[in-house]
Amino acid sequence: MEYIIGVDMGTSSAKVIAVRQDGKVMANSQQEYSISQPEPGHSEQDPEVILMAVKSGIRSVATIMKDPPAAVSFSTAMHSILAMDQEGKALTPLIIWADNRSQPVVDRLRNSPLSASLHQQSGTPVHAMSPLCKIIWWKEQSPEIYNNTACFIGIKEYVFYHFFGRYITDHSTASATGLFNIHDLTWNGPSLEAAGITAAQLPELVSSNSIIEGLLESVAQELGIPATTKFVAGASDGCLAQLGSRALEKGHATLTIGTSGAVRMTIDQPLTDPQGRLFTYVLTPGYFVTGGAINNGGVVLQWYLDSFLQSATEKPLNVDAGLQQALSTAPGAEGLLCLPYLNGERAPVWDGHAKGAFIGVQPQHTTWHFMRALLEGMAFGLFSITEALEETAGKVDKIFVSGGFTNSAEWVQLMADVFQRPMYLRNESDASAMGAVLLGFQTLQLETAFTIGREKVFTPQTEHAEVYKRAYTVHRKLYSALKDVFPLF
Ligand SMILES: O=C(O)[C@H](O)[C@@H](O)[C@H](O)[C@H](O)CO
Repeated sequence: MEYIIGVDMGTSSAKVIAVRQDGKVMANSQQEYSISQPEPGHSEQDPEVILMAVKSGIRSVATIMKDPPAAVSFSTAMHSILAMDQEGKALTPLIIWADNRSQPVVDRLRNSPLSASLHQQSGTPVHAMSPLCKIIWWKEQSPEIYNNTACFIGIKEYVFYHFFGRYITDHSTASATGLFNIHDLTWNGPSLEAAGITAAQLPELVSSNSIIEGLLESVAQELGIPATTKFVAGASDGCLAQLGSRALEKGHATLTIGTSGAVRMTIDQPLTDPQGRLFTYVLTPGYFVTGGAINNGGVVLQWYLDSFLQSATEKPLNVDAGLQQALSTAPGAEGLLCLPYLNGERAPVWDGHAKGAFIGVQPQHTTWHFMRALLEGMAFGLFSITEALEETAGKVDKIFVSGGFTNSAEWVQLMADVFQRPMYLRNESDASAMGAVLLGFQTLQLETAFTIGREKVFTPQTEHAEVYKRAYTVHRKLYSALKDVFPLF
């Protein structure tokens, strides 16, 4: 029986799985890496560290499997960018989606009529996450980098460059750069013009289901697989979570919380939100994914645990224990509300100036109420994205949850209660890596007999509906009330 290696280069770790045609996960590996924030608003990673993590993940999985894989297929975090010089050397660190340095560019673009047309053409909202805005920022702030760049690439293209000696990207990853036209599947003229670059400074485009061959012999040895191994170009993590959760049907949405978070739905046309609240990315030929992502997912929970709870308990706090304790406080956190916008926010507000805020603090509130308010604030953001999604792309019938937050049943239950809708959890280790594997099998036209494992349903507790409805209404008003204040900080 054949198997495929799925690689998911996430923001916090590289997850690698080996999955057989019968759907059985035979081996897996997870290698973590860090994000550095050398200055407020900057979020960077070392591409070399990620490359090493990917290589060692593939190697450890291939070693367990012994026989060579039918293919290796890739998922990647979106919107990362780095500048490469003529010699193929990186001129910059990897600037990731969470980086807000290009906010001045965004402020200017969003006030111009170009913003709406760029969003409509590229599917990517004009926001600091977008590589388009980051390139314009380099052009204005770091001409020595901008003028010496032979090619602008993201992390997946960096890894492929080291594997194949070529700059290649897939339509899905390209569609999250703000530089790609999701209607005619080419680099987008008006975006290139805005960035002052040509298509020759961007990677070669291939569809997500293309096979890439020509693995360099030296890399093949490092990975412990034959140089003749086929590679499937793959897609971005958000889009592949859709495939990995088997949520391709109309009305089936996915809700993920990992480092960031998102709600998305698959559509069969490149439909964009006229109000600019949602993204539209390419998945595979004929499939698009629309939705909205939050910056402040697991990363803010981690911040809270590290900053307030570890020192309080003087020993590393077990996340599950913390979650249980926080979620044993009353729904609505006894009137405490939180805008968890520590890292600026993407959907639904698309505001790089946004900051975190706790409002309604009263003497009865403990650290656990603050933690609960933070989790509820995150859920309200995702709920509001779902409302926008229903207005733009049609009714959401079923929501499948994925990502690290599904390790906590209490957290998923909170989501069901805030949404007052059932949440469906399919027994999947990593939806994006699994999506890469499924795409791999489809591309090689190898038959699969994947059964959808046990599906767990989290049913909303209707007795909490009223308190969340009231808190959500206030939450919406809070952002409107504070948005003019945030840029003053
Ligand atoms: O759909 C999604 O998940 C988002 O749109 C992405 O922007 C992710 O946040 C990013 O790829 C990091 O994983």
